[in-house]
Amino acid sequence: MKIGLVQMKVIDDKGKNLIHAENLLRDAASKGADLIVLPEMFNTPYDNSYFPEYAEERGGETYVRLSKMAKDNHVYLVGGSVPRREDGKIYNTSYVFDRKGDKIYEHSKVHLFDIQIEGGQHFRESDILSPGDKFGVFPTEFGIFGLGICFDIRFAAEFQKMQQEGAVLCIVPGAFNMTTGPAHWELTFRARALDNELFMVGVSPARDLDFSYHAYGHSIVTNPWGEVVVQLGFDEEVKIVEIDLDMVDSIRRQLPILE
Ligand SMILES: NC(=O)CCC(=O)C(=O)O
Repeated sequence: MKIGLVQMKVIDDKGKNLIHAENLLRDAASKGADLIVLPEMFNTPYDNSYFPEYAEERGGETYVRLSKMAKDNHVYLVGGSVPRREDGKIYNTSYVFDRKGDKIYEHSKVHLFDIQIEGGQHFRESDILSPGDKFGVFPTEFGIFGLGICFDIRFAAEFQKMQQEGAVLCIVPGAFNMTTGPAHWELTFRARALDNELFMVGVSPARDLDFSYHAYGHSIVTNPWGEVVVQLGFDEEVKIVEIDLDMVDSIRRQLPILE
């Protein structure tokens, strides 16, 4: 199975972000990607002040364009995440589409990113966003996959539940920062992969010093042995990664900690 990691630069223009995502996605699909993953908040700068203006209801322009991208390119698409408006609240939501462009799953970030690191990153998503209330998994032609968004990855029990529901791979669109990124990004992806003996896929926006929040980048794939299969740098890049999902059964047989 080939995964396309789209570590894109996000700017303060939704229309241009959508066109840019379409172009990068077409590039990944032309290189054989079966599943393409966009970053957290790929259609808006990652900053509370932008979320209300950029938020759309489910079925809005971004949703329709994502569905079309999946269908036109005949790929599974995890559409990063976007600010989603419902009943006067805003959620950080990721939509998943199959090769026909049908939505097969969605996840709204459960654990909102509220941190205050002394001398480092401060952020309070909960000033603007409301939390989702559940985690789950979805079937694909390759097996069962799980989904979380960024800060969700720090909650190990949620990923254990997805593994117990059959996940062989979990996807996490994310935007760590320059304080916690170097310290914890790779570590959490390797840890969740090793704990649960599955593949983890993380896709970040590229770093852009013109905005208030400096994403760490470093989109990553880790395997059931806890190794890094691939990790990008700070800059915009589309990377195709081939993985062998049989490794999940093989590692679980050799190291039967889940039984
Ligand atoms: N967007 C996020 O949830 C950021 C999470 C993060 O940086 C972390 O350290 O966790």
